[in-house]
Amino acid sequence: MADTQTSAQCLLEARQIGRQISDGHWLIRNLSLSVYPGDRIAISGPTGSGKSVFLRSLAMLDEIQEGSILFHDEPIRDKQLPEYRSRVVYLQQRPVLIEGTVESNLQFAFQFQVNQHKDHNPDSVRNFLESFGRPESFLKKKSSSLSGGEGQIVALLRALILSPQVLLLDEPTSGLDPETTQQFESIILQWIKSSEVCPAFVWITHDRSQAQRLADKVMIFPAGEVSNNVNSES
Ligand SMILES: Nc1ncnc2c1ncn2[C@@H]1O[C@H](COP(=O)(O)OP(=O)(O)OP(=O)(O)O)[C@@H](O)[C@H]1O
Repeated sequence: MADTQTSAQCLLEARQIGRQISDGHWLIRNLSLSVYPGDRIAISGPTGSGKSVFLRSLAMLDEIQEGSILFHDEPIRDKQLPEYRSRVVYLQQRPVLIEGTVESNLQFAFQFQVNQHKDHNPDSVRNFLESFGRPESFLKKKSSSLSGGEGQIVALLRALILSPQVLLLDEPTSGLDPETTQQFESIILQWIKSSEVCPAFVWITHDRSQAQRLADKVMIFPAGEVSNNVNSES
């Protein structure tokens, strides 16, 4: 870890976590990760080594049987889960969109009590759409008419307009063409640079060049060792 981070408060921490299934087999065990403001962390490793299980555990989507997950140094209680999930947002490989327009998808999360105090900022949506090379009329498109790549970008925008502190990304660009992948990456980097909350991401990728481009740290499975990305530009 960089020295500057010793004074910054850890946003999200997995401490020696383990997930066990009913036959007693451990899918992951003794894995730890500290996510600090501004961190860009890539997770890579062989197929079946537990990367998604780990990320889903961080998102509190799967129960863990050992260790703990801390947010701002505190364990997360059940009743805090909605708030946690609005601040630590998980994006899966295939987007899940509701019926209706792109705009209604973007506004969807604001109907939940936990997000009602957040501002739906049309300027930030316009800026993100610009990076994605789409006019404002794109907001009126039906979600059912979107391509897979467009759908994934809409899912990303829907996450970002909630101003999360941590984005958990499970191979989000694996089904996208190179151009859409590049747009997706630029939107995330723009968000990291411009967000007032100094956010961080944890991104599972099989693509080494993507990890080198985007991440300042890399966590390698199955052991879960974390090291600085020597190729990182910042
Ligand atoms: N709920 C579950 N019950 C039983 N086994 C599971 C469960 N979830 C995942 N597994 C198994 O745990 C192992 C790790 O799965 P996981 O999806 O985390 O791997 P991964 O490293 O993300 O792989 P890939 O790179 O192919 O996506 C796999 O063998 C998978 O079949």
